[in-house]
Amino acid sequence: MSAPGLAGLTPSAPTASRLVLTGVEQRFRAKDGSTTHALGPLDLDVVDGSFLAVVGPSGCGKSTLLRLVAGFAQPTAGSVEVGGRVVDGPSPDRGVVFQQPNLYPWLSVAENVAFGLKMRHVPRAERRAIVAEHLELVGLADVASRRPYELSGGMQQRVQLARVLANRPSVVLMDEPFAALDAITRERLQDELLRIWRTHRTTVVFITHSVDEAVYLGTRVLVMSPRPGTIVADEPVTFSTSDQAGDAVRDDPAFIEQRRRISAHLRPARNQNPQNPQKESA
Ligand SMILES: Nc1ncnc2c1ncn2[C@@H]1O[C@H](COP(=O)(O)OP(=O)(O)OP(=O)(O)O)[C@@H](O)[C@H]1O
Repeated sequence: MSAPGLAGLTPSAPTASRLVLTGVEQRFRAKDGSTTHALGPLDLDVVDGSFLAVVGPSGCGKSTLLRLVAGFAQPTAGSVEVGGRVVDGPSPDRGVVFQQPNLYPWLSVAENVAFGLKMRHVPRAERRAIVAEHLELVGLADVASRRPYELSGGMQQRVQLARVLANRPSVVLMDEPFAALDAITRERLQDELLRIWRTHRTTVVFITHSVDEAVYLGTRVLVMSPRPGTIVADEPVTFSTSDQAGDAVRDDPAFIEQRRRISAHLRPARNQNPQNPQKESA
């Protein structure tokens, strides 16, 4: 079931963005003393340059997993390492793209993209060059001086992506980034992300509810079980590393078959009786 992230690449030594989770578990304790076992135990090894797409039923711990890699929280058990270092807090080296763009409304598009660079005291001239490069990258050079509220949802999401990429992170963590967008905008942004990833090959961890999106974008798809989330399937995917995109991929019988197979792993969860949810551990 387990497979390397990219065909033929078996991780061995820590590299800049190799992501290693060992025995990771997350439990949340409520005020009344009850505990929610949200995640794990989970082991994962992701090689540099992977596009790891994670799917799973609602509440299975996908965002929890992402938050642990981001360093927003510490696991109850186990360890999370990026580039051979234990994650013990957030870092611009692990950029997070959320479902909602959370841009600063009082800043222009360019100032939003420059924000992290300014915080890190990147000199003004360098900052300007990096911002221009990244606005160009996401196709927003012509709206640099606008405010976020003047942009569409898809454009705002591109600004968020540019802001994260401008920090040149070794890992980009994306939590259902396109879920709030209409179908056409979503497909357009998938293709833009694919184009950027194909050029830069930054390691991406991408949470989604869409199997189609996971198979379209990923070099590896993880399927998680219902809570506590563990890995029930782990498949390499090759469509995003081909030079094809759009309908040429989605109409490919191999794509349709892989999408079907991965969806089948989710089916027992889909068929679960909602009147009988998993019991909380005491
Ligand atoms: N801070 C917290 N305190 C208590 N419980 C939490 C906390 N964060 C998450 N949980 C619980 O942990 C479980 C996993 O949540 P998580 O948000 O990671 O799931 P998910 O797979 O991302 O869900 P969805 O697909 O619906 O966004 C859920 O039962 C959730 O209620």
